[in-house]
Amino acid sequence: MQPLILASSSPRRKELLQFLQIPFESMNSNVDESIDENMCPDAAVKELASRKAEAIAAKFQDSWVIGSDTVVVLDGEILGKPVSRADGKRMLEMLSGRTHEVYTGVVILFGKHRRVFAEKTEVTFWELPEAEIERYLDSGEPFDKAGGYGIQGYGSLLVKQIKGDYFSVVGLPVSRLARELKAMQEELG
Ligand SMILES: Cc1cn([C@H]2C[C@H](O)[C@@H](COP(=O)(O)OP(=O)(O)OP(=O)(O)O)O2)c(=O)[nH]c1=O
Repeated sequence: MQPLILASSSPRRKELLQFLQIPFESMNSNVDESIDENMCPDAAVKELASRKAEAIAAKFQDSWVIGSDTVVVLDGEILGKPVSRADGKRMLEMLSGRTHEVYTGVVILFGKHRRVFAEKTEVTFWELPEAEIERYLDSGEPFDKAGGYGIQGYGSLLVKQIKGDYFSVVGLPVSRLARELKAMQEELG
């Protein structure tokens, strides 16, 4: 297999991709992540994952490139990463006691060939008293994460239930990715 590049700066995605036991490098794509607010989440994460993968693929033509993007969605509103503590608080208050969706889009590129998919996971939060939200914000964990929480960290205590792929919430649906990558390699012979 030609070299594999993960178009990401996320340490979590890097850790998850290691489960595939294929050597790879990771590179920050530095793309503009702004999107049209009216875009449906499924299309938005696919579009952003494509942008990330394409930025790297333009420089490394003979490599496989994987791009990924994660957003949290509540009542149709896409929540990205909080821009401030107040924004993080607003997001956690919105998510409290409710079920939201986490969408992760993945794009695999090899030359002109492309495979795109998105996973949706439903996550239900406990009712969160203000003191718990403040304590969680104090941990510093919310700020580089979509929706302002990390299910894999202290954020685990906020979550009552999930339906779908846990790893997709963390940022990379590894088991589906392994299957899609294998199918694409088989197609290309
Ligand atoms: C909901 C949730 C999100 N996240 C993370 C996954 C993503 O890394 C991040 C969403 O931002 P993304 O823009 O998808 O990714 P990123 O900026 O971290 O990395 P890159 O664009 O370089 O690939 O939120 C968690 O780690 N845990 C969670 O529970």
